Amino acid sequence: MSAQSKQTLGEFIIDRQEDFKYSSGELTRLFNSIRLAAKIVSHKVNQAGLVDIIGAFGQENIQGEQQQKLDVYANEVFIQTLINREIVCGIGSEENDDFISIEGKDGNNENKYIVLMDPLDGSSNIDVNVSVGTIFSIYRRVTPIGTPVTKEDFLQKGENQVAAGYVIYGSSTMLVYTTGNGVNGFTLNPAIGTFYLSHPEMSISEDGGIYSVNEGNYVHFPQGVKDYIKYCQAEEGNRPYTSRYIGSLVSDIHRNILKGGIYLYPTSAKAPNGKLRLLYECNPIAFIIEQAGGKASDGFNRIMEIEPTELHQRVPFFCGSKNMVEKAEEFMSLNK
Ligand SMILES: O=P(O)(O)OC[C@H]1O[C@](O)(COP(=O)(O)O)[C@@H](O)[C@@H]1O
Ligand SMILES: [Mg+2]
Ligand SMILES: [Mg+2]
Repeated sequence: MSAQSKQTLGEFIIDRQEDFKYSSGELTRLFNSIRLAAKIVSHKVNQAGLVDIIGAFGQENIQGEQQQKLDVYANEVFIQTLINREIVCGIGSEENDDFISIEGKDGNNENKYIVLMDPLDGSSNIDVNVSVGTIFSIYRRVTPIGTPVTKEDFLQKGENQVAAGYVIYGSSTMLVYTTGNGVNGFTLNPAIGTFYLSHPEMSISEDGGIYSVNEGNYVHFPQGVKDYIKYCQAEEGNRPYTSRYIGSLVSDIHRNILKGGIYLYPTSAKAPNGKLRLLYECNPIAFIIEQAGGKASDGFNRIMEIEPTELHQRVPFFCGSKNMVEKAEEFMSLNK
């Protein structure tokens, strides 16, 4: 099927206006802004090595991580694209210490959506030409429209998300999102700057053959995780599973959706709450995984029911094929 005959993202959004029925065009315009920012970042990523975008930026973010130049660049592109289009009333980003409240030109902001984002996911892979991504999560504000946003608007449970998605900058650039009516994936044709519907109605199999975890941390893992990894490696039934770990959350999740598998980032002695951030990594990915028919938890509780307390809080993350996550949870509860 030639690209021309595939539906473009713009056409798909228009056709699926029922997905945006409460938004009077705001959500459509918000998606158009995210689409634009993704194309700009994709263009820069593809030039990594040719332009000055490789390496550390020389400053740490609030999480004590060395910011990469591409982290800062992607953060700027997404924030400026959203602010310039006056399309949101607040932004929360991995690269900003605190949430950003956006005042409209007259001091008021009549917009009702806030965006939480991980502008560049998989930062450790930027310099080695391995696929990286962007993750976003959209909520309707809970405080009155027209007033400055407060942290209440950001600290909402994942199940309140209006939409969520990721962009993967890999062999091709894709945008995958959900608004609660299934998951669809679009591939960018960089020659004409258009996203085409390449992966309609994405779903993850209930059982898979891939497990994704940084086994370098094995000795620090809780007993339940150690036992589950041993289970994955046992010669029994359709096991041992294959071990695949890219070290970019978006890329590991995308592969596991397409092939079936489980991704784990548990607690460890080094990371007592895990590494991944609830608001702009785990919640949006959990929304997509659940909409694709999979499961996402912290080993015990559904990720999207966790009540957030901080913008950059971390949680353990178990997500992927439903039966595989349930098996891992079984081992966790045996070693509670
Ligand atoms: O190197 P580790 O400890 O396995 O961590 C890898 C994980 O950390 C991350 O890079 C964290 O995300 P950021 O790059 O956005 O900080 C995930 O993409 C990835 O899954
Ligand atoms: Mg990340
Ligand atoms: Mg990041």
